[in-house]
Amino acid sequence: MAEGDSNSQTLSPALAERLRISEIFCSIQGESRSAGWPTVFVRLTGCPLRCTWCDTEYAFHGGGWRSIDDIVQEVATHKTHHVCVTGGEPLAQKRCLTLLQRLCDAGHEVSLETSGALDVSQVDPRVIKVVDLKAPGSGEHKRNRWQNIPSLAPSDQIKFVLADRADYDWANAVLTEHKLHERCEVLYSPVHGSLAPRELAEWILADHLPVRMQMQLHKLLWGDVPGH
Ligand SMILES: C[S@@+](CC[C@H](N)C(=O)[O-])C[C@H]1O[C@@H](n2cnc3c(N)ncnc32)[C@H](O)[C@@H]1O
Ligand SMILES: Nc1nc2[nH]cc(C(=O)O)c2c(=O)[nH]1
Ligand code: SF4
Ligand SMILES: [Mg+2]
Repeated sequence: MAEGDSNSQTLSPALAERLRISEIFCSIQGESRSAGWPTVFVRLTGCPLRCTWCDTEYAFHGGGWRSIDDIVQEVATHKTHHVCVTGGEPLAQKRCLTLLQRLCDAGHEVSLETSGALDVSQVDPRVIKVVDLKAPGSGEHKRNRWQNIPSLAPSDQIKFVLADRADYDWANAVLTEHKLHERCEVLYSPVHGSLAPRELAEWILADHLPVRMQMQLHKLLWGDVPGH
């Protein structure tokens, strides 16, 4: 039996606390309100979605099983205050909730990048949740879990990643219908290489939208390469 696939009742507590990890690396946070901070990224393997434009398909499979103790220790070696838990879809592994708690207990400012397709209500309230609402251009808009919206605090963020004008119009309709900007910060980001950032900026200004534009800073710095 592959390590980590077995029934957790038969494992010692340390082994039962394992997560499948694609990579742990230190970079400049490129997304969300925390953009610019030196940050350690913990990328969990696996995702039940298949966004057409996903830049992290390499995290759908592979990686290795790591204990939560081991992950927290490796994060500490990078000496950063900020930690970002991402994937793949981090919440697809239930023990992600424990990892988030443990990283907060260790004194880090922890953010979670999540697709918005899974329940976020059990995430430690100290964690900053960055929750995507998938637009039609992703091919995964039917997976949006609208019940997540009431779980979001003012310190969380909702993110729309937009491939074209049709996605932008869809996001505006959702923004208005759910009054999202009254709940937390709302981010509009272009799909890298698909929607010209300047075009999105001009639409936001023309429409006087109460949203925050963002671009993936790490791709400006390093291009579209893993490990950054
Ligand atoms: C790779 S995902 C991992 C976390 C989670 N599965 C999710 O979708 O939020 C992290 C962030 O990268 C964004 N992203 C992925 N591919 C992108 C692309 N080609 N252009 C812009 N943002 C992208 C996602 O929308 C998400 O906000
Ligand atoms: N530098 C950098 N910042 C990021 N912020 C969110 C990322 C992600 O893949 O979730 C990411 C990433 O992959 N790299
Ligand atoms: S949910 Fe996130 S990791 Fe999964 S396919 Fe979409 S962008 Fe990629
Ligand atoms: Mg990324």
